[in-house]
Amino acid sequence: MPLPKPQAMSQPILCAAALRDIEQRQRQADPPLMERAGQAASQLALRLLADRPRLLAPLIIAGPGNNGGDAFVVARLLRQAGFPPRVIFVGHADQLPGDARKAHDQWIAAGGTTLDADALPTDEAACALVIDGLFGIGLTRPLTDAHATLVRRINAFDCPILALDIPSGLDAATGRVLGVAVRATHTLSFIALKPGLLTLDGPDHCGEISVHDLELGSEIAACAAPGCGRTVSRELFAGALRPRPRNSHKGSYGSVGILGGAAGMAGAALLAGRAALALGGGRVYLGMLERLAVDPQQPELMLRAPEEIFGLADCLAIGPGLGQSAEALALLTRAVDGKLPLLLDADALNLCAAHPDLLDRLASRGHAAPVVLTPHPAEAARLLQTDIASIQADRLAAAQALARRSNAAIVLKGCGSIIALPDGRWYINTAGNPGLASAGSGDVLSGMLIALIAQGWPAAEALLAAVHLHGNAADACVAAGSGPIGLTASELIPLSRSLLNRWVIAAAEIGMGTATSKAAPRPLPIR
Ligand SMILES: NC(=O)C1=CN([C@@H]2O[C@H](COP(=O)(O)OP(=O)(O)OC[C@H]3O[C@@H](n4cnc5c(N)ncnc54)[C@H](O)[C@@H]3O)[C@@H](O)[C@H]2O)[C@H](O)CC1
Ligand SMILES: [K+]
Repeated sequence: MPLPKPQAMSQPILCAAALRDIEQRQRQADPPLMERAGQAASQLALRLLADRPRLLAPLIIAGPGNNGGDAFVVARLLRQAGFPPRVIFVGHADQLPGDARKAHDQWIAAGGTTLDADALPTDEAACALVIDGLFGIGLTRPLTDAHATLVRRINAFDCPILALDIPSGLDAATGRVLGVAVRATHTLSFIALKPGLLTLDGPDHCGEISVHDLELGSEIAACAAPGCGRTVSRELFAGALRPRPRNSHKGSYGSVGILGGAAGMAGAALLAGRAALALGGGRVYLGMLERLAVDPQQPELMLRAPEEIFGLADCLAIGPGLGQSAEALALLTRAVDGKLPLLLDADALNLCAAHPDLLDRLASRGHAAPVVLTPHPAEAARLLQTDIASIQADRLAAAQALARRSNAAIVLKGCGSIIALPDGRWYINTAGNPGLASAGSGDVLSGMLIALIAQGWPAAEALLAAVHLHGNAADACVAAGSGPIGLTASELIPLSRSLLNRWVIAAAEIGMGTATSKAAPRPLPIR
């Protein structure tokens, strides 16, 4: 299973409207954007061809729009470089948009020819590289049968596949597969990343993603939310990655309260508690609905009756194994109506969905204290009174809608977890793998997240860091050959702790987190 390349720096993600806006403003660019895109793609294609048998020719698929135009530019440049490709053109020259028609004509003028889809090689090992220029961000509906058949045959080829801008068949906005999509080994995204490359089915179809900004860095930087998001990486929370002052005590790092652990679900609360300890919570109290004296494997956890937690903790995570009993609802109501920083997960979210007035009261809390929700798609569907299919049909829109509805910081978990904030900012986490789809993984994330909040991290930074740590810990397991199959939630805890410590040390070494930065963990009131 190829791991996503760790994001060294956070990268912009643009929605189609922002991309179209930039393209419109750049109509007169010289050289034109399409030529730049073709140049970048042909450079990458030549690098891929260098490892392939010289006698095999590259195969280019050119579609009916500007993605096809990119493909014609690549064809011309590969021919110039001594790698003349075969071009399958699935369109009509006289219906090509302006730039694409020009690229097509330049290809023909250079001595190029085009074949139709029937001429696709039958021998699936017959080409050095497939370059997919069938559809880009203009795909608006499921592929027609003819196009779908072409894509399925391309997917059967035994060679690398380079997707231009986005694998054809993938919805650039959502990551949905519209019928069938190219399973690329490499994707070169032009101008910026698109949400659909990074969430839902995008990661399973893109292979290794690279981006070429077509020399438009300032245009991209000028894009504002909600049309522009970012991938999650450490510099987004660098200000909080600070070494601990020597003169400190456990009260300096907060008192976490976790409410949950109903009968048969004690493990969820224990996992959250252990994760909260591992990620630095000064004291961790578990308010267990199922009375338990001690966690023998983690005696540092202080187990209490749930109602005691409100007088002991200065931040609350409610949900891990909570259940939906009357007692659970009473605890949730008290937490929502209180003033403490709050994390809602699992059944706390389901109870809010069943009692919309609670969600209203949560939303009216304002931002004096951090509030974070950590739904998976089913919980998000209940909260938004819709179904899972609608959530997954546009995960970004769903996460943004929930951030507005709850007035809280949201992570919509899943492949390409999406973080959405009430002020419109949004992020997609590219770390993580199917190993996270295991029981207790969400409880561990909740414990990690509330631990950072307990240490004074603002909600957004805490959420970005916890999700990124969680994903990177799972990726570390895969890199070590102990995942994704059989990865257990418990294994994430020590790995997340060591990653956080490494990140803090690295930040200190390069001076990223200085004592004066805004998110300095202020000493919390000593209980
Ligand atoms: N415009 C620019 O300056 C640049 C564009 N780049 C590339 O252009 C594509 C986007 O091109 P666009 O023409 O908008 O659409 P596509 O080529 O993605 O799609 C072609 C065309 O197909 C029609 N269509 C949509 N869905 C279907 C379907 N299911 N079946 C058949 N036909 C369909 C629709 O009319 C589309 O217009 C972008 O991705 C880049 O690759 C350059 O890279 C940068 C400059
Ligand atoms: K494409």
